[in-house]
Amino acid sequence: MFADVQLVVFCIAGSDYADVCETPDGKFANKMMEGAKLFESLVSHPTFHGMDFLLVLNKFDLLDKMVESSRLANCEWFNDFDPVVSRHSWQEQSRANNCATMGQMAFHYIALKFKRLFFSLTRRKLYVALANSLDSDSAGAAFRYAREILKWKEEMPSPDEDTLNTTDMYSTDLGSYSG
Ligand SMILES: Nc1nc2c(ncn2[C@@H]2O[C@H](COP(=O)(O)OP(=O)(O)OP(=O)(O)O)[C@@H](O)[C@H]2O)c(=O)[nH]1
Repeated sequence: MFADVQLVVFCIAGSDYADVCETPDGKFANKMMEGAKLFESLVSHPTFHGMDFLLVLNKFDLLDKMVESSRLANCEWFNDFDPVVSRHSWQEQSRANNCATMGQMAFHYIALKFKRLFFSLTRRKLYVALANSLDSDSAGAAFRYAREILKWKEEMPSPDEDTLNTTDMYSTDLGSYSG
């Protein structure tokens, strides 16, 4: 049924780090952690063995706003997120100086967490894009990135494409594929 699948797109909301959901056994748990568990079970499932994955971190607009008031480190999985920030308004200052905003740093950090998890399970590279689905340009950019991945795979089947180097680990550059 999934034999012809070339790329699995897994979508998770960046804002989930500060949200809870009900688990099947009626308890409440952090939504990002539950999402990560689901991701892990899909990636580890024999059906998806050897397949490429693209993680789309959606609701980036919410993440970007929320990390100012609700610490990313409040989510257990992200408890070592500790960027050095100025006491002055970080977002305004960053945007004015063309630096990464707290939300962008949070995105890179979350992307790296998922990349490490994926690599530990598969020894392969995870592709990551961010999206704000309410903005069609941003959502379109994530899907253009998916098409690019498929094209690269067709054009450049490399014998060592399954290996992960440092550049791959950090290949979440916002400018290259997200709107
Ligand atoms: N701000 C913002 N809202 C979004 C985004 N994507 C979806 N939404 C809104 O989120 C709400 C829930 O939509 P979905 O994410 O499709 O639904 P869901 O996954 O069942 O619900 P959640 O668990 O709340 O995410 C809707 O009101 C959407 O319009 C986004 O990127 N940014």
